Amino acid sequence: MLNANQIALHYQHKPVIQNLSVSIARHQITAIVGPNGCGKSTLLKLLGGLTKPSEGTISLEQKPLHKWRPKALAKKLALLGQNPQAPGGMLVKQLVGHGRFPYLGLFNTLSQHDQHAITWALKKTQLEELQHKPLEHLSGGERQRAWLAMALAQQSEILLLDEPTTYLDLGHQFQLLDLLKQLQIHERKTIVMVLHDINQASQFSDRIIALKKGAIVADGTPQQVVTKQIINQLFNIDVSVVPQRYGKVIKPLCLPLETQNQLTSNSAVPLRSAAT
Ligand SMILES: Nc1ncnc2c1ncn2[C@@H]1O[C@H](COP(=O)(O)OP(=O)(O)OP(=O)(O)O)[C@@H](O)[C@H]1O
Repeated sequence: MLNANQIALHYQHKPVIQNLSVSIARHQITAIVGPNGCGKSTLLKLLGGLTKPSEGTISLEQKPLHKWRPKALAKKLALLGQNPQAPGGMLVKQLVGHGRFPYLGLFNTLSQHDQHAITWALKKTQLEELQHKPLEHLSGGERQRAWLAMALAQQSEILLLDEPTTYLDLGHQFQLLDLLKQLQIHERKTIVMVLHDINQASQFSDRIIALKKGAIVADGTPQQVVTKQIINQLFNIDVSVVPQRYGKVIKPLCLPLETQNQLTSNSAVPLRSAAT
């Protein structure tokens, strides 16, 4: 449904995305992983129509992104970037209300349907009690959830999320990823997210796209991508990959092995002796 065909992007003559083709399948969760600076956020912005490729085309339902009217595109696709900013004094509920902009008419008044969508998004992100607080009075994790609520209120079929678990504690990270899984299953959402945590990508996504230096080095199921060789190629570290069962499915998890420093360190003391 969302296709990039041989796209490239240069910043000041430096290639950031190179000859990349990808097709995002409907109703799947796709994770984009790779080392810092490899082009993950850039690819997400390209897929969301926020940045135009220097070469190639990106189309949604066979229509090039630049030919979509902004409001029509926003009904199809919501993009939540890294570190989004809002004007000072904005309340949580107001921010979430901004997710309804593609649906507003001439007088910009929220309909009952818009209000329902806002209430639903606040509930899904467990922000009902914080809805009347200014954003700057929230913790980093609460603010992150408020931005996600705004994207959810947009009620688009596709959600493009850049590192949605940043600032969240472990419990909230898993709640959010679980919420995305529920949205995929029950609301038939298509989700593409940039994640740094390979194990979360493996556990929660159907497909992983691994990027390095602006090009795809692996693209497939977690079993196909989370391998010793590919993780080493991406991050230059040795890992052990262990299968972990989640209900009926088995997902690969990777554990970093000892580093050269740990292997050669004389000061390494077994934890048991250190405690005595
Ligand atoms: N607006 C810009 N102007 C110039 N260079 C840019 C711009 N945006 C990104 N870059 C460069 O493009 C490259 C890819 O950046 P991008 O943010 O896509 O990487 P990333 O894989 O998301 O990184 P990270 O994991 O650190 O968030 C980096 O080298 C970055 O410095």
